[in-house]
Amino acid sequence: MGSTDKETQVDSFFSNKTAKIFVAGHRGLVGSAIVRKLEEVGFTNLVLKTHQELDLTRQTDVEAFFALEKPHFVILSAAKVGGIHANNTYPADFIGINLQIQTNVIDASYRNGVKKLIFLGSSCIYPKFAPQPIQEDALLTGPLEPTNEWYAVAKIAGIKMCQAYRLQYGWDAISGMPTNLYGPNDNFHPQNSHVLPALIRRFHEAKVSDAKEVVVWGTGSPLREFLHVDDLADAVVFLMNKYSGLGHVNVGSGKEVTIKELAELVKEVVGFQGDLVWDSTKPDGTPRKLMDSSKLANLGWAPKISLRDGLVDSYKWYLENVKQ
Ligand SMILES: NC(=O)C1=CN([C@@H]2O[C@H](COP(=O)(O)OP(=O)(O)OC[C@H]3O[C@@H](n4cnc5c(N)ncnc54)[C@H](OP(=O)(O)O)[C@@H]3O)[C@@H](O)[C@H]2O)C=CC1
Ligand SMILES: C[C@H]1O[C@H](OP(=O)(O)OP(=O)(O)OC[C@H]2O[C@@H](n3cnc4c(=O)[nH]c(N)nc43)[C@H](O)[C@@H]2O)[C@@H](O)[C@@H](O)C1=O
Repeated sequence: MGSTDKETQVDSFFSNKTAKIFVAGHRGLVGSAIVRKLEEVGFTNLVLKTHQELDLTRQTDVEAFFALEKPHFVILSAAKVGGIHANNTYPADFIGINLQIQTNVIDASYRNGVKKLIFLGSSCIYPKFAPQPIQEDALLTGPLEPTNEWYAVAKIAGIKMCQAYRLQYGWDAISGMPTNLYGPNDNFHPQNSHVLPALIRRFHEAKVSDAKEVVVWGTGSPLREFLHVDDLADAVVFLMNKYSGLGHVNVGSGKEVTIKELAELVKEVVGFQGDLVWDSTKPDGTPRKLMDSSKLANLGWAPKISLRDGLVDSYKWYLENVKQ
């Protein structure tokens, strides 16, 4: 093994709280949680650009931004993101936009002297029928889940690009693979969001309109692992400080529920009294994707927020920020 493929622990990230950090996608679910976390631990020099101010798909604009700002660290949480329906409906956007954003940001970061970058992928990078819980080395061992293969291929390319730059240039680019996330600043779109925010909205709207039933997609049997985004942000900052290695790192809660159990829990938290109806014309997606996050646990990190507490927090955020 050469020096570039060793997994080492470093502590340089926390040593200078005035270091300039570019958080790409800072208004999204993940980016906003990372900004909260960085501010909480005392970082004072964050560079933040809205999509309108800097379109990360535009290579020349990204290069000009990095040449001007010269950030020390980059947290790449900008991406084209959506749930099962959006992934299945807009395959060109999910592969094209994500390849463009990540290629531009990773390459410009390296060329402009960024000390360290973290790229965020997703648990959907793994084969549809990967052995459970899914270890990092299951990557590229089998066919992907068709509903999100375009997004997954882009994310796999992002991991490989970080690895290639580490191998060729000795550059410190790492990758974290979060499981399904939720929390403040989530996307509550009725069709294009992920299941948890979609159900919060649907159950809430059914409650206020006194509807008799709520339609939930698929069969209810798929299993999913959920992590509150504040836990994810904590893990990202932890990895920036503690981890430097070639291999990507799973970031999960280690707890899974069926979609039926999730729907019952959302129903209870929202306080909807009616029935659930299953729309089996909608895709289930991957039957199960529980990640093995022991690599991260062995580095010393653990999640703190339970699904019930996180759900209560998300519903509160929805009531205060989204509902009309
Ligand atoms: N949500 C989840 O369950 C999971 C998310 N992840 C990963 O976490 C990361 C962040 O996801 P999440 O926070 O949920 O996504 P969001 O959609 O909430 O946020 C994405 C952010 O990226 C910005 N963005 C998108 N396109 C561009 C662009 N062309 N130029 C500049 N900014 C852009 C968006 O700005 P705007 O809205 O203005 O377009 C937004 O601020 C992604 O890499 C995703 O793959 C991984 C696993 C699960
Ligand atoms: C994070 C991850 O997110 C996506 O994968 P997914 O885990 O399948 O995400 P999902 O949250 O959209 O669905 C989870 C399950 O829930 C069911 N389901 C029920 N009712 C609704 C519903 O109303 N909306 C949605 N979206 N799903 C519903 C749905 O049928 C499925 O069985 C990837 O595309 C990929 O982008 C990715 O990385």
